[in-house]
Parts: sequence; C-alpha cells; structure tokens
Amino acid sequence: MKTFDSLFAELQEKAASRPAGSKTVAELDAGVHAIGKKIVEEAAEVWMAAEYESDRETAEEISQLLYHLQVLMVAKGLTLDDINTHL
Ligand SMILES: N=c1c2ncn([C@@H]3O[C@H](COP(=O)(O)OP(=O)(O)OP(=O)(O)O)[C@@H](O)[C@H]3O)c2ncn1[C@@H]1O[C@H](COP(=O)(O)O)[C@@H](O)[C@H]1O
Repeated sequence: MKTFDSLFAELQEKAASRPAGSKTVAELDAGVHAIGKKIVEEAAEVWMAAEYESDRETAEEISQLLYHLQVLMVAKGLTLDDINTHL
C-alpha cells in the first residue's frame, strides 16, 4: 500500500522526469497560486465530508488534501524532513 512517504518520493520523481500525462506535472506547471487554491478547495471538501458524508468518503478527501499538500511541498522544494522537524 502507498504511504505518505512513498507518495512523496513518487511525486519528486515525477517532477524530475516529467512523464507525459502526469497530473502532478500539470499541477506543478500551474504554479503555487493554483496549487494553493486546490488545497483550500480540498480542505473544504474534507470539512464537508467529515460533517455530512461517510468515513470512507472523508478518508478519500483527506487523501486528496494530503496529495495536494505534497505537490505544494515539491513546488517549493521542501522535503519531508523540513516538515517532520516541526511535528
Ligand atoms: N494521489 C493522487 C491524487 N489525489 C488527488 N489527485 C488529483 O486531484 C484531483 C481530484 O480532485 P477533485 O476531487 O476536486 O476532482 P476534480 O475537481 O474533478 O479534479 P480536477 O478537475 O481538479 O482535476 C484528481 O483529478 C487528481 O488530479 C491526485 N493525483 C494523483 N495522485 C497520485 O499521485 C501519483 C502521481 O500521479 P500522476 O502525476 O498523475 O502520474 C500517483 O500515485 C497518483 O495515484
């Protein structure tokens, strides 16, 4: 099963190799402003799912929020250690 760390490694590799059809590459090319908007949108979807939808749907929305946060980390050149040091 994919984990937070393994997904991050995959996204870093996608950013470096830039394969055709990658949503991550498209999002990185859209820039930090667009990624930030996506994070806010996904955060709202997490909130709404937690209040009104099932646990499975909430978990799915959380996974999408984590994905978009990781894309922002890659866009900014942040590493997992940069984040982990603040946990
Ligand atoms: N985990 C994810 C993931 N989670 C969310 N998303 C993106 O988030 C979108 C879902 O957002 P929404 O639910 O808001 O759907 P939407 O608004 O209709 O989507 P958009 O119109 O915004 O594209 C999807 O379309 C994906 O673009 C993800 N895109 C990719 N991954 C994983 O990232 C890795 C690299 O993916 P690629 O870069 O596409 O190869 C792979 O392991 C993928 O499984």
